[in-house]
Amino acid sequence: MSLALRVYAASSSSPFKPLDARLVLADGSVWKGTAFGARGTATGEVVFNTSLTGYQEILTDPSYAGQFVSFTCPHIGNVGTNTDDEESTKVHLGATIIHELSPMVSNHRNQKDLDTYLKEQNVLGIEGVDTRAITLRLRETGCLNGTISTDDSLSDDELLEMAKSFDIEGKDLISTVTTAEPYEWKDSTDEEWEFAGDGGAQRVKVVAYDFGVKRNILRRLASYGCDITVVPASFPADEVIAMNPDGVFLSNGPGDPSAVPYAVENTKKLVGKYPIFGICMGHQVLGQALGGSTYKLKFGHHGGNHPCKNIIAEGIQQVEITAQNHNFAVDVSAIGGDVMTSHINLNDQSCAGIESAEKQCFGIQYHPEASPGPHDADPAFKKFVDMCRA
Ligand SMILES: NC(=O)CC[C@H](N)C(=O)O
Repeated sequence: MSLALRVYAASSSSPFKPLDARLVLADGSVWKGTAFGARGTATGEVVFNTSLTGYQEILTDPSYAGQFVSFTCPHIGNVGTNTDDEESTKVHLGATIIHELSPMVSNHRNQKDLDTYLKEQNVLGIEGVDTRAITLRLRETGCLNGTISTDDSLSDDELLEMAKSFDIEGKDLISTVTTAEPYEWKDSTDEEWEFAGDGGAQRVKVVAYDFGVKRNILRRLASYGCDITVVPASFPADEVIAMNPDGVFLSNGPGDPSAVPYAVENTKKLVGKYPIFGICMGHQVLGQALGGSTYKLKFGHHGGNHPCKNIIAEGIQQVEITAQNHNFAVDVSAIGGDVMTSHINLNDQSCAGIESAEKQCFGIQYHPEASPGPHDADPAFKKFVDMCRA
């Protein structure tokens, strides 16, 4: 048996990729790698995501605006990209950090390789860096800001200064990603998603606040029977009331939930009047509207395997394996009345869900729409639609 030799094309001078990009973290560490996607310089908050699938859904999730995602999955780009897997109109994260960009794309759904896709979206990528070491560092230090650059004229110190002067806290980022005008949403998920057996024959009218909404959330709501009007993040509550909906949905979204008081004020006016369901940023806005506050976690939760336990379900102690993407959490200590913590994240015991039976509202810190991730939490959509029907 002969050993297959790896032969490099005679004309391409070297099999080794140039170290033409740098990531400088705010702790002063410098990570050299190879550029892909766009060229230039960008600064953001670096988070690690442990999902093994779904990089394109992650890239296009508006909740990542202002952040760089470092993928712990060591091999990214193997299935290319396609328009069906976009969770919004564009790539929202600031830059992509990976260990290895797949040298080939092999998937029947591929339309464009990741390198070309990110170039067209003007988003930087760096590959060839030790993403395991970055993850271990972030777990030690907590989230760090970073600057990625392909510009040789900028020194490491200059890039470090840029990283240090960046701050995601206290900034309203939902206003940068929300829709400019209200619109109707009709699309449902494909047949393979209809495992829940509720085709949504009895329709309900839902107003969905767009804080940076992912498409699969709207699709799942539509599949369960919602006729949805998506409205901008600052849409006045009085106008929602004038629309006379059966329920109000509060979406996911980027940045600091304590920096969007207008969303909290609008939600306060709607709580108790309509069933309300919040996901991630929507859960954090609802938590504040009910009297709670939010705080920043050390390095957040970003991945597809976070166990959350339902602590109020009767009988069995139900655990859902969930998709997550958040850096902030709700502090429930100041919330009164009948509002209960419904779920906790079993990795760190943080609040993963709240619920008020009296006010007919609930919020979850994780993503029942998956995209990417497991479907365990999908019944949350049905729970909301049942509340709207009642
Ligand atoms: N996915 C989300 O909605 C994220 C919420 C918020 N931006 C956070 O980081 O906690």
